[in-house]
Amino acid sequence: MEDSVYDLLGAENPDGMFLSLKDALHDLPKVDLHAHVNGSIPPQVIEALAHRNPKYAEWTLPRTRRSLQACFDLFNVIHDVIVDRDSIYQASSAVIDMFAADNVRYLELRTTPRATEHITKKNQIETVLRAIAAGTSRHPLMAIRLLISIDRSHSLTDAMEAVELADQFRKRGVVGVDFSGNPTKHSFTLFRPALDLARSMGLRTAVHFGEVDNVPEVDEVLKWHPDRLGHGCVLVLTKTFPTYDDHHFGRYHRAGHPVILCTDDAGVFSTTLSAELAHMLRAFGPALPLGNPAAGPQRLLSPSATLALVSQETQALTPAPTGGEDAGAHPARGPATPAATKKIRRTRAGAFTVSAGSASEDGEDQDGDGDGDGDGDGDGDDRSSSGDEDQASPSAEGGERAPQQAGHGGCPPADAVEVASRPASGCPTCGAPATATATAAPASATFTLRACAAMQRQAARTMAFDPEAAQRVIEEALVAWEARYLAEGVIIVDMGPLDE
Ligand SMILES: CNc1ncnc2c1ncn2[C@@H]1O[C@H](COP(=O)(O)O)[C@@H](O)[C@H]1O
Repeated sequence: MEDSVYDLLGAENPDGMFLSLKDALHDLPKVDLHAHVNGSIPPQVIEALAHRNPKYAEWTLPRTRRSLQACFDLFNVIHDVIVDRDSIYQASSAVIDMFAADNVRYLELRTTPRATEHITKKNQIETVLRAIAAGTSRHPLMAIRLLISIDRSHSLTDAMEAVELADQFRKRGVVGVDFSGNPTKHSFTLFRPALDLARSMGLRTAVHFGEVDNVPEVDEVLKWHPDRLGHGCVLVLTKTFPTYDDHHFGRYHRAGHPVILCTDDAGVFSTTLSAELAHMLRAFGPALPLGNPAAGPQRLLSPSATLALVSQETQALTPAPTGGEDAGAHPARGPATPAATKKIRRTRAGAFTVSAGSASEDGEDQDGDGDGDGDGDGDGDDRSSSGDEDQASPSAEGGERAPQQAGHGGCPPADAVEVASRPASGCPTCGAPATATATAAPASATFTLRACAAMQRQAARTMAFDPEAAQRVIEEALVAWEARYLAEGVIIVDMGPLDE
């Protein structure tokens, strides 16, 4: 450790414990909802598997920054070497072990059915599911589910087959379908019949969108109202991210959309979820006690974070469609909800605080806790309605003052999904008129370890496609983690980057 704790904190050693940020993030029980199997294979494993093929005898996975197109070129190599039951099983098992080692407790993997000269698409999915079953036995604290991917560079027929496979393997842990692939190929429109079919079967839908600037498609996807959205980079017009400050994660979080940071392709990007959370804390976190004062908010992206940070899964951003078939009233999701508009939240000291600069105009995140749960206590649970948590208070980290909500009879706030779909004003529970006022604050966000935990909890409750399993594996572990890392007197010392 280069700097002493006292230098970093500028304070005398209090009676508390000293723990490292690295340990805190590693120990945090985590949720990853967006991980492509073949993109998540650890580099050394994919290299070993590639070296079996004479064509790739010398091949190594590049560990540097790369463009989106370069990523897709890499997938071609990976697909060239993961071709039979053995390589699929080994690769999938290594992916699961990697997430387990990073303490990811609820994992939604996704993979595209692919036939090779050795196997059928069905064989391939069965093999991944076998690896998942064995992985769950090796890691009993984990729950792993699978989405079947529709690759937009393939055909509608392939997409229909993918949906059928998803339906066929539902009893073995398939929970939905994913729409992914090279975003410059084909259109969302072409694949809508397959996605409509998936929805009509009660499968959940996660859609990649907004990875490239294609506004009509973004509009179409939002109108279709998938259960979850991945990436969404162009929605906030950043497109590329020269600095973390420009990253759309902060924007979504400030706006209070349920959002979770995921790895996407941990192998291809040589990263882990803990490392991504560390990047996020450094980018959006307070200077002390979590951040390294030397690493200011304008710190450039590190190579390993180049594209990994674009991977996030967020709840659908727009109102559900109204009326007719499109209302989304299918067996799995039930009737469509009314249009989303204003959110009313609370905060308490130490919670994630969000400035109101854009909050009132966006009509969002007025609790300022950034946990997206609407209660402002930063825990993501929305269950607590105790008086002190209702009081806005200056943030422990940033000194920003978060907006206040006037109480009205102690109605418990709705959870994130309901919050996002409540009517224009008023308490979602009792209908009392909204009386929240946002105080002006600088347009910056503070992201704390508390908010990291809140994000996992919220995702398990409201974004996971098997929320029951997600909560089962995460809830108790999160409480224990919070007791250890968020207790009074515990000081987290940032000892530098986790991954460099
Ligand atoms: C970088 N962001 C991304 N955007 C879009 N699609 C992506 C992706 N990352 C991965 N995939 C999709 O996942 C496949 C690899 O895993 P599976 O063979 O399915 O397990 C890629 O071929 C691509 O279709």
